[in-house]
Amino acid sequence: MAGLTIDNVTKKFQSFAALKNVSIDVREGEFLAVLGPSGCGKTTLLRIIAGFEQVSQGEVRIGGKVVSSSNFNVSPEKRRIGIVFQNYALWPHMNVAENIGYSLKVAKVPNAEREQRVAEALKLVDMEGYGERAPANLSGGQRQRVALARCLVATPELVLFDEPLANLDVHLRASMEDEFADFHKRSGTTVVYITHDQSEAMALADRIAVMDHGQLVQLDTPHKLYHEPATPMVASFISQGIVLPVDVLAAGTDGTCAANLFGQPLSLRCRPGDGPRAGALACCRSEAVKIVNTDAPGFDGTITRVVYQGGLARIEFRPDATSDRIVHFVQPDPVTLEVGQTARLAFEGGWLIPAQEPN
Ligand SMILES: Nc1ncnc2c1ncn2[C@@H]1O[C@H](COP(=O)(O)OP(=O)(O)OP(=O)(O)O)[C@@H](O)[C@H]1O
Repeated sequence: MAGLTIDNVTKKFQSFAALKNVSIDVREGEFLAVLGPSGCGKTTLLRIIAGFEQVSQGEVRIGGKVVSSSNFNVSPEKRRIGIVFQNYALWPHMNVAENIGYSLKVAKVPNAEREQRVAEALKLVDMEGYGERAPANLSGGQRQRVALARCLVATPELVLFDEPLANLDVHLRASMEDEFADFHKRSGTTVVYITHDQSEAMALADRIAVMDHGQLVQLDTPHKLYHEPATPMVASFISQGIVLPVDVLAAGTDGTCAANLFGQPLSLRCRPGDGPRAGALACCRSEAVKIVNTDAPGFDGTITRVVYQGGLARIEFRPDATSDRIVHFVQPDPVTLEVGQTARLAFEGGWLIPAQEPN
């Protein structure tokens, strides 16, 4: 097991920079998720860590040793990295134990040691007793676990997961999330987990690196990303935060500031030192929305959409003060709100998104 350092890495394909000055330190034994929308550079980063691509600038270090720089690249097979792909191709003509032990056989590891290591890997993924089974007689989740065992048998220093749950149905995804979390607890392996699914990243990772357009936009714990997004992109990407314009009137000394949101006076949490400014942005959460009487502080608008989701409805509301922002919240059963109805809403709090530094 080893830590991983991505040090100021840029990757260019001709003149196009797929990664721009990305720096991430993954601690030994840490579970790090790399999260971002399609095209943000996740796969490029994974391919660089694995050794399939070389960096254009910067350095990648595994366990303190340089494995990639602009003039040096350790090949994938020499990196002791395990990879679990989305398409967990197992060899159909080999049973589970043979699939897992294949790389050891190729490396001429003696039979007794091979059997022992295969048994240990099966135990690590909770599949003891399945060694004789053919892959065709396994469920999708079990096949994915065999693929994981096959990568673990080589005792990698680092395990990379490339969207491993993307092909599985919703129920299986949830149970595999638990499996991966258990596996990580049992093995203590350093994990880098690539995904575009934020709930998967939140459920599994110690920290999440959020990427956008080839740049690292925030690297934080799931809790911090949710409560203190650093940019409007992170705010709206993580749990569909509602990003709204605010004027910051005064900064307090207690990590809050007084703001005005569509005419509603509102106290926002903020970074220390974040000062008064017009045209700022706040991230508000749907849980903090309440419907208030028309004589209470708040802002007026119209309900534009009601989507019943069983036990509750997702309500979309357009404030009168804006034509391009939607506020969404949930009304539990009995759902009484209707499209076209006017209402006054108020937020109970929110987070002031820090002023963006120019690139
Ligand atoms: N070999 C290549 N040559 C040119 N451009 C590339 C190459 N590989 C990736 N890119 C570009 O780099 C950008 C990042 O691609 P990448 O595959 O890393 O994104 P991603 O976040 O993994 O996306 P997805 O979630 O859709 O897989 C994209 O604009 C892509 O077109």
